[in-house]
Amino acid sequence: MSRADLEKQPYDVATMFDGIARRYDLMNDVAAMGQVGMWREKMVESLDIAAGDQVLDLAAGTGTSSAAIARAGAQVVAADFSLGMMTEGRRRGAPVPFVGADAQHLPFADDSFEAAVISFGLRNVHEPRLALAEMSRVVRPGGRVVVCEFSTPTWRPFRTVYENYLLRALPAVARRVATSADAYDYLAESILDWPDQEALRGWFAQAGLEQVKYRNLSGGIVALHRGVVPAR
Ligand SMILES: C[S@@+](CC[C@H](N)C(=O)[O-])C[C@H]1O[C@@H](n2cnc3c(N)ncnc32)[C@H](O)[C@@H]1O
Repeated sequence: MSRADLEKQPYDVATMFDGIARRYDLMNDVAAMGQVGMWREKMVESLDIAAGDQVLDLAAGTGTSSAAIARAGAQVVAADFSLGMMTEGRRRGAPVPFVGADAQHLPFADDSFEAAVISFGLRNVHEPRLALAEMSRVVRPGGRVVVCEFSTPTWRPFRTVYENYLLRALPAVARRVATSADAYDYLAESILDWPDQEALRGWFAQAGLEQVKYRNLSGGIVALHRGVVPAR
């Protein structure tokens, strides 16, 4: 997928992730400059897990996010549509079952989970609002839907520095560390193209979610949105 191509067609996105699977987690740590562990910790906290809760980790990739949720005591199902990412997760012994699934058409019955989360995945989905509706459908009433995603830094001078980092430094680093520099051009473009915190909050409300809240992490580089599934 090239830099200008932000169509996010499912086949192209899955193929792109197949191509970066081996280096994905390493590149993630480098690109996030050591912040990714803290972002995951906050994501897990916001799921409010009770021991044994069934949790869907959507767009689970290699299962690194799923493993963090499992460590909090949940029974996790890791779903993704990139065979390459899931195979890499299995190879490394991720302690969760993987299920092949498109976020826009989930192969799960209504009310199957206590919570569903998508971290660093919704931005890549062709129709993100469809994915939010599907997450709401498969979570039981009173359960949680969480999105952890790159967002818009709130302090303008910092935002400018960050945009420069995304467009210049990150692709240069990716050329050294990752298997596909194009994928990191796409990463930068897709972050800059993504709706800000308030717009995503609006999508949660449109999906029928209640008590919608968000918090900024690392000055808004990442935002953590959470909503509750209403009684049906
Ligand atoms: C950046 S990785 C995130 C992996 C993991 N959640 C994490 O936090 O490290 C994004 C994942 O989203 C998956 N993805 C993108 N669109 C998807 C869709 N429509 N359905 C299922 N998975 C999707 C990709 O295959 C990729 O594995």
